[in-house]
Amino acid sequence: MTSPSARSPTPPGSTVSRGSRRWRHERGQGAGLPGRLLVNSRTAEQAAALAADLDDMRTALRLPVHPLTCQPADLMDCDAVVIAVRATFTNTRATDVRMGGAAANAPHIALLGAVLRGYTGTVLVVTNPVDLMARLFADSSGCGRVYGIGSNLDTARYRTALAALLGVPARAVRGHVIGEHGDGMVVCASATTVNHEPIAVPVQQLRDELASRAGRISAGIGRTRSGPAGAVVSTLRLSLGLADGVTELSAAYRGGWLGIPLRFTAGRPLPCLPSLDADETVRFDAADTKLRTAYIALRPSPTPTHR
Ligand SMILES: NC(=O)c1ccc[n+]([C@@H]2O[C@H](COP(=O)([O-])OP(=O)(O)OC[C@H]3O[C@@H](n4cnc5c(N)ncnc54)[C@H](O)[C@@H]3O)[C@@H](O)[C@H]2O)c1
Repeated sequence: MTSPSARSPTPPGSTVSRGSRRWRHERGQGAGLPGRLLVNSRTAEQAAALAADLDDMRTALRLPVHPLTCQPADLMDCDAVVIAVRATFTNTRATDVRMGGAAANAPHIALLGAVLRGYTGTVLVVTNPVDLMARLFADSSGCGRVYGIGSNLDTARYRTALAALLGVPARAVRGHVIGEHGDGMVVCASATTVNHEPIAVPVQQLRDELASRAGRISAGIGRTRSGPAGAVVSTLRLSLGLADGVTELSAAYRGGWLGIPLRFTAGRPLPCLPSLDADETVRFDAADTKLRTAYIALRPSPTPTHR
């Protein structure tokens, strides 16, 4: 796992990240970057390799961030921890693909939660199925500021795809994708606007694009990397109070846990769901029920040992 404190892309294959509490707020190349980026992975060799690769980027870009390897317990005094572990398993699913990692990843997430029990900073969970893993980490750690990355990436892809269909810049599109980061995603088409005007969204076409995009990227380059890294960095900015704004994250909501828009003001989040039409409401409730049921069924096997 790895731990950058914020504003630095999560390296592929890293687990947790956090950094020092000294942040650069001035303008320029180092603005908003932490002084340290702690990296942990399954093995010391992997962590060292990730840190060395990041160190090369630091030198090339003349950045102030010092990547260092660490043990999971060293993350306790970081501002933010990013968890992107992936257990070794073969995913044979053709549908509900992200759910395929639940049983394999859960023990690792639960162990990290136990190690980081009492941690008071921000935790971003990337590991899939992210809605379940974020909730599991929150429950096993007791941490109060745990967010799952995924619906904001879905939303970015939605805006990109709709903008391309309409021939407008992505910044003209406002809308959300919420619910599950997976097959139970909810495209909030009825509240979507383009240049501040409501629009008739070809919903099924957009759903198909969102459902297939990650698979196409993975088929081409093995992993999705830059999109998730961007979603992590933008969330760190908001959750650490370095910027205010709205993003879609997996979070506790009405006794469940799923993707919702959160408005961050000085690092404090408030849910801000858009109005949903009847079909969207049915889909949102179905995603909520699905995730609650799956979470109850999740029985982490005995925890593995970190090396
Ligand atoms: N939420 C999202 O939007 C999103 C996007 C992309 C990937 N993901 C998920 O993120 C996870 C990681 O994806 P990836 O492509 O980086 O996988 P990867 O296999 O490239 O990297 C996973 C890393 O985790 C490490 N690891 C495994 N167990 C560990 C442990 N107990 N402690 C520390 N490190 C450990 C591995 O050594 C490996 O380096 C997967 O579950 C993937 O599905 C989520």
